[in-house]
Amino acid sequence: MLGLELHDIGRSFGDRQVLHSVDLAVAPGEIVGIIGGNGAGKTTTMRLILGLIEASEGTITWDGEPITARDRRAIGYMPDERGLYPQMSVVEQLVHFALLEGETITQARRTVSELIDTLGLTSRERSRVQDLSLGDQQRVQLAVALVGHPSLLVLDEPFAGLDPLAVETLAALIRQQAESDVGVLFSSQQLEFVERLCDRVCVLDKGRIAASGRVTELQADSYSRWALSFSEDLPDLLIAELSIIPGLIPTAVEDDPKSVMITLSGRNREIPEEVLHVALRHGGLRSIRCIQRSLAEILADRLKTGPVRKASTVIDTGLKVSGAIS
Ligand SMILES: Nc1ncnc2c1ncn2[C@@H]1O[C@H](COP(=O)(O)OP(=O)(O)OP(=O)(O)O)[C@@H](O)[C@H]1O
Repeated sequence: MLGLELHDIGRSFGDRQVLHSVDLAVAPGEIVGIIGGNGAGKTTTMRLILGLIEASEGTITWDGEPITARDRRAIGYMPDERGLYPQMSVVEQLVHFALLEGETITQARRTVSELIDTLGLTSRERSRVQDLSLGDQQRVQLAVALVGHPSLLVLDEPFAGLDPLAVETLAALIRQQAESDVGVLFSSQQLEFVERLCDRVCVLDKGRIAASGRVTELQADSYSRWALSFSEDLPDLLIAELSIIPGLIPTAVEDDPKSVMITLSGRNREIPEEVLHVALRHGGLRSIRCIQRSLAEILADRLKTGPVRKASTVIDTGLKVSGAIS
């Protein structure tokens, strides 16, 4: 289960350090997302993995041994600047890349025909790439990354610019690859893709890992929140009455004077009976909802804490936090 591992990677351009102590791992069949804003270091990390540039510090290993050029041949790469030949047809393009991978023409044609089928490009196989929609171009780009039968896919912003339907198709293709034991590392500026698709996530902020961990761990909020809505604006007295119940914090809801938020420490906590008694005595209770926060909200909250620290520390749910995202 080792796959790819980056240990304590640093990279400088001139006297400017753009990556600091980056640790990252992608096991076979695992989907890992790198999330970060512009200039966070996502592409640089991928280019290091591909061996297009060298690390200034640290090591990259493949199944526990320093990565070699031969190992890197098992990596399929979708660069952010893409790099398809716009005038070539889909088939010609893919056959060309399969031949570059060392396949014979017969093998190349078979590989390409399978890929076209898997990626749903059959109706466009004779079209020139420049005539395809962005979503179909992205599929061709993924096909190029898959042509060498990789055991690891490295995809730089694969969802950028795609409409929701194309996003769904690409997400399904990525899942399909992971199910057949291909490791997938992809970058994104949008946490929602990462949250939906990944097993693990690595948040890069100005070249440092701000947070990393299993998505389920990161999502495991350490609080439970309930919103109680009433038919009338709530008097301060009700919040005062709720606040004397031990183990919870009631707060007014901004822009909604008819609701109160109850925060309980500990996840998956049931709303205490005393709260229901107070609410029913008050009268006019319309609804009780458990509020699930998005990963973006949870991360933003947890990472607000303090200055960037060099070494990672582990806090309650196993989430590794080493700094703040801006
Ligand atoms: N060849 C280079 N020479 C000098 N600086 C570079 C080089 N490549 C990247 N950088 C710098 O390294 C930093 C990280 O860049 P990188 O492209 O890895 O970020 P990114 O997270 O992929 O951002 P984006 O989402 O904008 O592509 C940036 O400040 C960038 O200007």
